[in-house]
Amino acid sequence: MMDRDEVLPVSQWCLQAVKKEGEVVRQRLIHEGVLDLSLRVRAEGDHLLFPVTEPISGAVRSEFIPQPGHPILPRHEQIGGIAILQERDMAGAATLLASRPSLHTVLYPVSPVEGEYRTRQFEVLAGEETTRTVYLEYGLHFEFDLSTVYFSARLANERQRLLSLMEEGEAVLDMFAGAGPFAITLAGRASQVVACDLNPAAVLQMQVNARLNRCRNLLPVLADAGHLKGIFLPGQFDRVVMNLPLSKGAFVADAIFLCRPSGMVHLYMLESTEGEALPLLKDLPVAGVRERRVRSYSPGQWHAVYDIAVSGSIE
Ligand SMILES: C[S@@+](CC[C@H](N)C(=O)[O-])C[C@H]1O[C@@H](n2cnc3c(N)ncnc32)[C@H](O)[C@@H]1O
Repeated sequence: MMDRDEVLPVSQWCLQAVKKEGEVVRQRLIHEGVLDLSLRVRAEGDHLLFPVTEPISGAVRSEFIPQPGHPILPRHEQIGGIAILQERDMAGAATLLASRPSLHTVLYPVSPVEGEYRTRQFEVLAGEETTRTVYLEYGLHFEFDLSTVYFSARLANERQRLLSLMEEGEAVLDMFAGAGPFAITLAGRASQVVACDLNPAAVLQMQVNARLNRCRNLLPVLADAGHLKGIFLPGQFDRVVMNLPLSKGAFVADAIFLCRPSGMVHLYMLESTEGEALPLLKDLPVAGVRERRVRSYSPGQWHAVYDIAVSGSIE
């Protein structure tokens, strides 16, 4: 249980603004209902950092001190109207709910992320008895039932990074698409996105999310990614996204088979040593690999992404 007298910095999304535009930005964030009033705005050089409750356009993560006089809130991750606590803190959950008008529910995970579908089970600590919420990310709306599909808001910047690498009109394959956050983000610049998942609830939510965002170039596919080679043509895609970190790179040869020469595969891995994926690529047609850490996962373990430039085809 947290010591309530201890003032710890809190990790939160934030928007940077040059100081002379600070008041205009603050008013806009209040008007949009996303300014996190529980945390203190921070100055950094010529900029102000405004803590916000959702990864709105341009948001990055940073550390903030709670507002003096504001109740100290328990550590949590916010996804739309739901906060997920790291500890089973009933009093903290009630305080959090009372101090954040945008929240309707506070949850505590009673299982780890588990199983083929990578889902978690939750206990409702405060608020409405639901695990369903609508979440805003960089102007896109997503609906999730967090107990039936995987979702992590912490990959918001990663989705924007992939979008920034894309050329207009690419054909994209998301092999492990969940409820579609990567697929629908990348659809903004793609000609077509094929988005595969073997969890029927995820594919249904992906369809809802495609409609919510008027996304007409997304093809949801309920399938095991291992079958995609038999459905699509070799080299059919310009870019392939593989966000199933625990699979340890299984399916990477299939991804390269489906990606055109000089296309790009983005392989996400959970690892504890740099370069863990490199042996998998040894005999595959790869022109170059760039590895970067996306976020830490647990002490000594992190999520890494390998941007793999494909150099030829696999017969
Ligand atoms: C870590 S989640 C990522 C979901 C989504 N890309 C996101 O970022 O929110 C991995 C997803 O892969 C799906 N999955 C697991 N094994 C699969 C397989 N063999 N074929 C297709 N999908 C699979 C799970 O159901 C889950 O939705």
